[in-house]
Amino acid sequence: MAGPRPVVLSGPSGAGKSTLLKNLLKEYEGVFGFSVSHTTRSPRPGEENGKDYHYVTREYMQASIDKGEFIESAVFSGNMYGTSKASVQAVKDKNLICILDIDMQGVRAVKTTDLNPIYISIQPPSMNILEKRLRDRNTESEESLQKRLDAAQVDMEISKEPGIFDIVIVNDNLDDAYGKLKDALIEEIKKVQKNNLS
Ligand SMILES: Nc1ncnc2c1ncn2[C@@H]1O[C@H](COP(=O)(O)OP(=O)(O)OP(=O)(O)O)[C@@H](O)[C@H]1O
Ligand SMILES: Nc1nc2c(ncn2[C@@H]2O[C@H](COP(=O)(O)O)[C@@H](O)[C@H]2O)c(=O)[nH]1
Repeated sequence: MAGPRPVVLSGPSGAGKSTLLKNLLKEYEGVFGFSVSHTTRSPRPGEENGKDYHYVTREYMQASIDKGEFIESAVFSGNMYGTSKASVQAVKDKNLICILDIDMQGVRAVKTTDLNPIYISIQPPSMNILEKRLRDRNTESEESLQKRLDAAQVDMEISKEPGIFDIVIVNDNLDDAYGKLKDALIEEIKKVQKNNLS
């Protein structure tokens, strides 16, 4: 069988992408695999190297990009992030649906490749709610928080442009948003489940 289509989850920092994708990975074990990005930011409490991100230095990351090892990379809130070819290939090799959690720069870059993912934007109900969620998460310095909110404003505008995303999900009530995400992916999920049984 041709491998399942990957899924790009994008949207403002704090919109709930990681929360939703963790739910998917838990409910559909053996169906989805996470493309572990590289980043130069420091790990947050509870994050694991190799699971949440590959935490690397700027020098290492730049050298890897220069060697052509990345599908896309971006600078977000002062740190480098990128999707390596190896991270996506590792998920594809297992015939799982590969999920990429990437920012808008990454979305634009992936659109120039032959990855052909389903593009999903996760949006917050409002800027005020987004700011509250980010503050309550307690992971950002004031400077980082402001950079993320500035980027969010741009992201929320771009997500309204037709043709960029296949579906835009507003993450107000978490269960409702998760239901919509599953609905959007059900065809691909069924294909992988069928393949797992055969
Ligand atoms: N529907 C929701 N209602 C209330 N809180 C939520 C909801 N969805 C997510 N959250 C909370 O909002 C915070 C931000 O969510 P999350 O970390 O999943 O965002 P994110 O989009 O992955 O952010 P980043 O891009 O910075 O990684 C978390 O503390 C999470 O528990
Ligand atoms: N272009 C890319 N963006 C990425 C990648 N991995 C994560 N991200 C995005 O960065 C921000 C911030 O993430 P955080 O974990 O520091 O809160 C968020 O919007 C992610 O979607 C990547 O490989 N490429």
